[in-house]
Amino acid sequence: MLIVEDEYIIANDLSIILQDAGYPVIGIANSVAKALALMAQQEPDMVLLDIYLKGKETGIDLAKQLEEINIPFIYISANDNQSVLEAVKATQPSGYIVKPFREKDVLTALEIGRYRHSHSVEQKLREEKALQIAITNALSDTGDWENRLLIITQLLQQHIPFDFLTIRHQRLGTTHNYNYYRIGFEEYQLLSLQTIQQMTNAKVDFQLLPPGKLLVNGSVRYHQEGLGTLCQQDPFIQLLVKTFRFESALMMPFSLVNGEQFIIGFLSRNSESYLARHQALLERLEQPIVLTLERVMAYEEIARLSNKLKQENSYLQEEVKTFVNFEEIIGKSESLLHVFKLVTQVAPTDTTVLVMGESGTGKELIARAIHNQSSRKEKILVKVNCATLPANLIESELFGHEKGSFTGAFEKRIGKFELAQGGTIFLDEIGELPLELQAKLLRVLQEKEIERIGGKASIKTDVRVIAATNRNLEVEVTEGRFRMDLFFRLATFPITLPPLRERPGDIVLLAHYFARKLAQKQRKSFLGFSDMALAELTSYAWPGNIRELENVIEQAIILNNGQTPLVLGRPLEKRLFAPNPTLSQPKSNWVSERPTVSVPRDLSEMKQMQQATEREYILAILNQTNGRIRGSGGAAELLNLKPTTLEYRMEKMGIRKILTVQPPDS
Ligand SMILES: Nc1ncnc2c1ncn2[C@@H]1O[C@H](COP(=O)(O)OP(=O)(O)OP(=O)(O)O)[C@@H](O)[C@H]1O
Repeated sequence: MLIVEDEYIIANDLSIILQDAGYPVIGIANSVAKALALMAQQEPDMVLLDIYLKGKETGIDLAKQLEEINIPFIYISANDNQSVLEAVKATQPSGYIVKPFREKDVLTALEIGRYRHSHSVEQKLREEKALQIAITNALSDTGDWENRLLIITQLLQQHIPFDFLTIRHQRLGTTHNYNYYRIGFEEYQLLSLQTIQQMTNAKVDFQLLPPGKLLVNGSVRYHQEGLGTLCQQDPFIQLLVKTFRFESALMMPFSLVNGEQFIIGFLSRNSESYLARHQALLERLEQPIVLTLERVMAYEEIARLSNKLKQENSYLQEEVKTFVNFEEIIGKSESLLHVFKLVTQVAPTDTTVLVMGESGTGKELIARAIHNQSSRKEKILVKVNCATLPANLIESELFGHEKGSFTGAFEKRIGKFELAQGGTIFLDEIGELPLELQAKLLRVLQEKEIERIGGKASIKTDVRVIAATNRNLEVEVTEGRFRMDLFFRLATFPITLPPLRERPGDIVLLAHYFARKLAQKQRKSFLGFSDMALAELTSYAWPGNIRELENVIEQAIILNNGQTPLVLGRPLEKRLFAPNPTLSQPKSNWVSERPTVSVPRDLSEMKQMQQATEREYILAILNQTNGRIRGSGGAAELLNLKPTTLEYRMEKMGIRKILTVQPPDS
């Protein structure tokens, strides 16, 4: 027992009464200061307390401190002034003994006080345990964080007073912020950062800083100057304090082993809201809360990773052909070698690259070569085709969405930018991106941050961007279909792929490369091209470029029996330039009486031209089969026609034999 009483005789009487009854007395203090000094040496189980003492401080001042550290006390006083009694009541004493007292009065008050205190301690422990269970349950819930934290806000209000609760979750450089403004007894308004910005008329973007030095080691209470210091350190808290006129705060960090941190801030308009017992309660809750958060975050991380893996897997199934080296990019023309040089220069940097060129010129191949020669090659290369996605889905495809962010968003989905984290994103057909999304993409490129649709916070990205287009983006810009700022941003390093017709030397190389590759795939031998086929290949304009060439060769391989040189499976329809004179003309013993037509001027001429190429084609096949029409390996079989039909067509086209070689079946 500690006796705090400035009248020595009374104090001595009390001491004797207590000791006789078996209560050890640790000391007698005649002022608050002395009482605190004695308590620093030995903590009493209970304090008997007079109201007016030596010095300025009263028993009521000491009572407030005792209440904070949870030491029960009983007043002993003759003072019956109403306002003093009110103040006494507010300190929640365990009893009150009126002077002058009898021994019996003291002992009875002590008995009752001790009982009440131990009972209230037990009650408090029970309540605290229930609070802890309710908080950990709410945290483990599967709902979104706003709702989970709202439940926690309601639970905490019963134990720690506040007018505003702000929770900051810091993770991998991004910060999520949840703000609950108390508007009724059990009513809270969830305020987004934007709403706070509007409410406060904040001109500049306020920052959500990581906790200052003050918060590194556990909870801190702030009143008056302390609150001022906190405000200097933390512009967001400062904004709240100024706007809502808060006078005190209690902040507590919950630090997880993985480096994540949740900081909870209680703010109150009352200047003395936060007592040591509030702080102590938070500290006791720290361990169970941190353990629960670690478990919950680990589960969320696993769910996120498995979702990412699932998306990556299905993506990789579509996109198995990632590995591209220059050896697989065929061509020796000057213009292609220049492209290789540019690729080698830009690949090791993180620069955004814009690959331009007609359709089928190999833009994707070049994008892959850049990725594979960069330091990101071990990471994923994600392709997005901006032309094949419906406009309303591109945003979600690129940036992802939160569950319920729009009709049909049943599940949270990460976007391709997030999927490409650490790697490269290839934005094919960028010219098709709707204007509205061009602005969003520009922001992402500039700020290196994305925001999921319906998401509350931005996510830092580390993604290299390679874009490709077969449109002339400069024309698109002048005609208002493409943003100039985005164009300049993308075209930091432009690479233009030459069309195939501008590098005729590569046609033969590519044709052989594809023929060998495709013949091997179909387990056929490849005996080279017929002269006619080569002439056709090199004199054609290839509007579909390498993709078209690959298709033409594939058809030819399918039709070829593996025992004769390759002829083309179908006539090449449009000749935009004259046959290559360096290649020898087909040696023919079959001739056509009609001249071939090269460029159509109208529909009838087009028809004529088609007939002409068909005729050439039949001639080529006939030369290849040495004039044989019927039987296995004959021209009719190669052309997939009945021999009689072929003969009829030949007659109509004026194809006739001029040499004496007699084909066996004709
Ligand atoms: N130099 C090359 N060597 C070998 N194969 C090539 C070369 N260039 C392109 N290809 C092949 O040609 C096809 C078309 O190439 P790719 O898809 O890269 O063209 P693209 O310019 O991206 O076309 P689009 O604009 O239509 O998307 C692919 O099968 C690719 O492997």
